[in-house]
Amino acid sequence: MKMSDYWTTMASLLGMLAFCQTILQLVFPPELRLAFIHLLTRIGHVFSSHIYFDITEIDGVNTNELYNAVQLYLSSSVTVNGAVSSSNNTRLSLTRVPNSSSVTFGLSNNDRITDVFNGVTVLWEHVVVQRQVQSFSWRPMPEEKRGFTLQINKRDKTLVLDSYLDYIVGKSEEIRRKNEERLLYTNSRGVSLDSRSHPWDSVRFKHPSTFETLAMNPEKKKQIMEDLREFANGQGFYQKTGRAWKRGYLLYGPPGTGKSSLIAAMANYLGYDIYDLELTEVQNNSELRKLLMKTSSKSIIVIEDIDCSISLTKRGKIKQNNGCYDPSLTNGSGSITCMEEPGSSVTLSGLLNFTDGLWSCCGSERIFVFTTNHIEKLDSALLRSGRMDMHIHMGFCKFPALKILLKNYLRFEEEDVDGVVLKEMEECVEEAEITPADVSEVLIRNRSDAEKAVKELVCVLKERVLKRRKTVGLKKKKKEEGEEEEEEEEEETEEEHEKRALDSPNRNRELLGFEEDHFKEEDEEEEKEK
Ligand SMILES: Nc1ncnc2c1ncn2[C@@H]1O[C@H](COP(=O)(O)OP(=O)(O)OP(=O)(O)O)[C@@H](O)[C@H]1O
Ligand SMILES: [Mg+2]
Repeated sequence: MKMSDYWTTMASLLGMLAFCQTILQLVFPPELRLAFIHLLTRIGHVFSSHIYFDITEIDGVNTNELYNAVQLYLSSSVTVNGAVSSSNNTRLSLTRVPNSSSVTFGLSNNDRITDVFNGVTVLWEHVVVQRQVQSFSWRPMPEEKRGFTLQINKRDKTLVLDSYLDYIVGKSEEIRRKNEERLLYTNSRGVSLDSRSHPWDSVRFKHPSTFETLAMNPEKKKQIMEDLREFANGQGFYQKTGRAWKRGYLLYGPPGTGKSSLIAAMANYLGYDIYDLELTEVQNNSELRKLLMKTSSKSIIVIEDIDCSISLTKRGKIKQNNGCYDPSLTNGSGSITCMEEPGSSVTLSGLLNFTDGLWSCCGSERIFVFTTNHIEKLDSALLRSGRMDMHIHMGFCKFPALKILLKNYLRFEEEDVDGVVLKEMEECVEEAEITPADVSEVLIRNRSDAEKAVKELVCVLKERVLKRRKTVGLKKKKKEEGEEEEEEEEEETEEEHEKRALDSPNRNRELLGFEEDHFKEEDEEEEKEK
């Protein structure tokens, strides 16, 4: 057919359509016109190779969960940028819901978007029509009738019904968790703990720390992230192996090395709420148990500075008359490893029951995180394998972590820093034994002048190295002179050896590098100060 003939035919067809429409408008009332259009559409569907699914916003009188799921799924930025390719002229509306941490996209009225799932292309249309005025209704209905129409090829029907819709529901839940602001709960003394009241106070939790901004060994970071992801996706595994769906992490290291930042990053990564348990505010073990019962699943229960919270640190014979004997506190050889002081409000056994006992399984998908600056002070009952699944050492800043901080604060990539300066930093950062918090402080102070920030950082690192060398030299000298302090130090070291022997079976610590040297030196310094 010639091009001119084609255009002539098209023009006459359009003319006919316009004529029919005018006749329809003149002759038939609107209701009849709508019915006629529906009929035409249905006839079209019979001969079409496609199949259509309508997902309306309101199903009868109930809200259709699937509509919300589809809306959320299609609105995620990931979907818009990746899996879903919108046609060029698709108009997206942007929304930011109160309390939400991100902007969401939405399909404008009667616009379309395509999605690809397992190699199958589907078409989504957002259909919005005015609702006809109702004379009476028990429940006020929205003025607009909204819904999504899913158009798929007839041959892909099984795939879509079997897995695509489930996939959308799962994905939308993930997006919802990510977008929603998380909550930070804390407990306070004297709050009523009856069955109806909530003993936790909550505030909105908006901590900016993420695994991306966290300065730590990238390998270690990857391991932690994988462990968390496996945990969150591990419902089947935990059920199959008969284990409670919970996991424990012990974070230890000097102040300012990012323990709290890591907890925030964990919560942001998984989209979990945080329960910051203040143990000193809990009056007894039964109150502790009640607090646990009032936590929700998908949450991280944190006890910071566990060594300072309750008397967990003393070893020796248990006082039979103080009523806190617990067989679980015996070590492998049967001897008692913990003594709890009379009058202490929450006991070690109470805490162990909290994390490990039958009560710990009410609710699921929960992570326990304990932090301490002094792992050597903790009782072995808390450290033994299986109790805290992963022991994570947050140590002084090393070169890979330093590079992350330079990127965070100065937007510096490795190639932006002068090669010689970078080498200087690499050489002295470990010996300087500087915490990420101290590095951050220098960088924040000079953040308006990146060059100056780097120069000052190098100066600080060098100063610290000199200071440390001096201290180590002094120590050596004193050792050679055989002072009294040496004996005390040796005693301490023996105790640490004993501790290490107890700790050695833990595989995770080996995996993550159980670097106690810092603590040893810290303690030696403390001892000297005394
Ligand atoms: N590993 C890190 N990565 C990024 N920032 C860090 C890191 N460690 C510390 N910081 C910075 O230092 C500040 C203090 O860190 P954080 O509170 O996480 O340390 P901490 O180990 O919990 O200390 P403490 O033992 O005193 O509770 C944080 O606000 C953060 O800006
Ligand atoms: Mg902290």
